[in-house]
Amino acid sequence: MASMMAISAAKNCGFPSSMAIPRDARVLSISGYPVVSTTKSKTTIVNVATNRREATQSPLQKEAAEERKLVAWTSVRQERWEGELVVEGEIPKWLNGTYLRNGPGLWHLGDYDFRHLFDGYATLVGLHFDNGHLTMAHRQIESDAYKAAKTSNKLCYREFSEVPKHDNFLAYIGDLANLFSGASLTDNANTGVVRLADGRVVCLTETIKGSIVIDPDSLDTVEKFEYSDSWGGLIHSAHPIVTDSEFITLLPDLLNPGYMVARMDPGTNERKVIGRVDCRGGPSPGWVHSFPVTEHYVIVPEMPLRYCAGNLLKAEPTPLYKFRWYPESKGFMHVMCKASGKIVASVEVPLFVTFHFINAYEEKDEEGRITGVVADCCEHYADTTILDNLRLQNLRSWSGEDVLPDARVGRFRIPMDGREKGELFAALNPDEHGRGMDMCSINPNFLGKQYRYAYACGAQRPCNFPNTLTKIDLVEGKAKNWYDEGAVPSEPYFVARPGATEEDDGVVISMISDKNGEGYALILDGITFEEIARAKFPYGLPYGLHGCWVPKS
Ligand SMILES: CC(=O)/C=C/C=C(C)/C=C/C1=C(C)CCCC1(C)C
Ligand SMILES: CC(/C=C/C=O)=C\C=C\C=O
Ligand SMILES: [Fe+2]
Repeated sequence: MASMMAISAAKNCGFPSSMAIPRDARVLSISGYPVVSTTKSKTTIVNVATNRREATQSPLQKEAAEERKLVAWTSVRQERWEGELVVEGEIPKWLNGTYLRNGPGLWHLGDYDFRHLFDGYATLVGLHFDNGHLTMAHRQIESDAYKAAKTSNKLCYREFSEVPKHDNFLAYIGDLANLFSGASLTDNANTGVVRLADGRVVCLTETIKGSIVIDPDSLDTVEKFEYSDSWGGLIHSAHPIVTDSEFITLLPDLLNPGYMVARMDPGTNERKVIGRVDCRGGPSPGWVHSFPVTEHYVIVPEMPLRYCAGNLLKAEPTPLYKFRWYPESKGFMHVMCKASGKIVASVEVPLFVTFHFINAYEEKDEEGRITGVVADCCEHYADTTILDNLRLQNLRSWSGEDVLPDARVGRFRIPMDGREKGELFAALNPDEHGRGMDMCSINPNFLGKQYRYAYACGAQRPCNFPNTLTKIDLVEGKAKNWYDEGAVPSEPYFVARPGATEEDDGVVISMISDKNGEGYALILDGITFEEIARAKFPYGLPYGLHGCWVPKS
């Protein structure tokens, strides 16, 4: 199994929420409740499934779910929509461009409900800012996995937790072969979206084949992003580092446990290897959803939550999905020089669980010599429970109990003086952000540099999911929280004001699913963290994960 996964090491607001169904609407077979979509070019009805989960709910849970109209965890009701939004407040005139947000927004096929948040078919949302005006559009990404599901009304590719069902043993064997070749893996690019330095916009997930170029203006799916090199491999970090000068990606090597770090120059599709680091623990590499960089180094985390061949082969999801917790294998942080590919430090660190690194930077002594690296992440106290919390049933059936596991700004301090161990501690009192914390962004101009502010989702408890927007001040050790009771905000995304000299001079954009089943775009001032504008969507949208900013050209 490892060999098949191995990389070759050598080798509209104001829109009525009851929009009428146009006469020429087209029914799709993918889904159960009738919904409609109208754009200049196309109109679609989608039937969305009845929810099997109801059968497993207690009367109390059912009541709570019925009372709650939140649509964050409900499939997007239309395939696409676009229109201008009515803005309350004032959008700064300097904010010109498009905020794109990607995420898994369609979680069922016919009457079959997907189980995990990460399984959903990708829904792309665009907020086009133009001189104080705001237009919103959303549409599904036309991945092969999504198109095949629409055509056949069944799951055809392996998603995060879902595996296609087999009619017979032969079909099962065939699917295993397809797993080895990567053919059965999904290309459902539902995790993030990045703008490359050459202007191309790519939606991503953890499978390499799930890299899809989209048009940021129309949100059309353009083509697959095909790498022209011969590195192969099936999986990579969902969060490459993308700046105006670099694209750095991390490929776990499951055959020969380790990670390959590669760079791709703007205008090319060719990854060139920077270096490789061998794992120090475990039978397999740790899950690398994201990784940080400093000015000179790439930091490779080796998390004790590791890819697991056995779980990959299972038809039914395991408690940790394709992963396994190996506390005895320990956790490590490796520091690779960007220029030489050499490992300049590799230290054991306390056990940790993280999806998202926030930032990293180099620490220097009085003579300017680099003495170590600081790497910050949203850390879940080495507790893998968060993965289970993100099951749709858990998200949908919240009974009011405080079930969100604690998380903190986990700060790694990695010495570069030969010491063998690194530290991990909370960079600020977790009570500042309600002990919940994930989905972070920073001022991109501070990537890899010493920084002061991070923006993330925190918690106002009780809750089952991060429900605040939080501005974190790592110097003062303080956080400021935005909260709308019963609402779920998506990742706060910072856009710097052109010409700004202060780190927090800009705006923070988020999309909110509120308790009435509605939704809106929210713009907060980066410095005061007060609301400066909001714009209601025609209907609430499902939760989304990560976004990017495409400046107006
Ligand atoms: C949405 C998100 O954050 C993560 C999505 C991760 C996915 C789709 C992972 C898929 C995988 C497979 C389909 C098989 C191989 C392992 C793994 C990369 C977890
Ligand atoms: C939404 C999430 C974690 C929330 C925990 O508090 C993680 C998303 C991971 C993928 O992008
Ligand atoms: Fe992520």
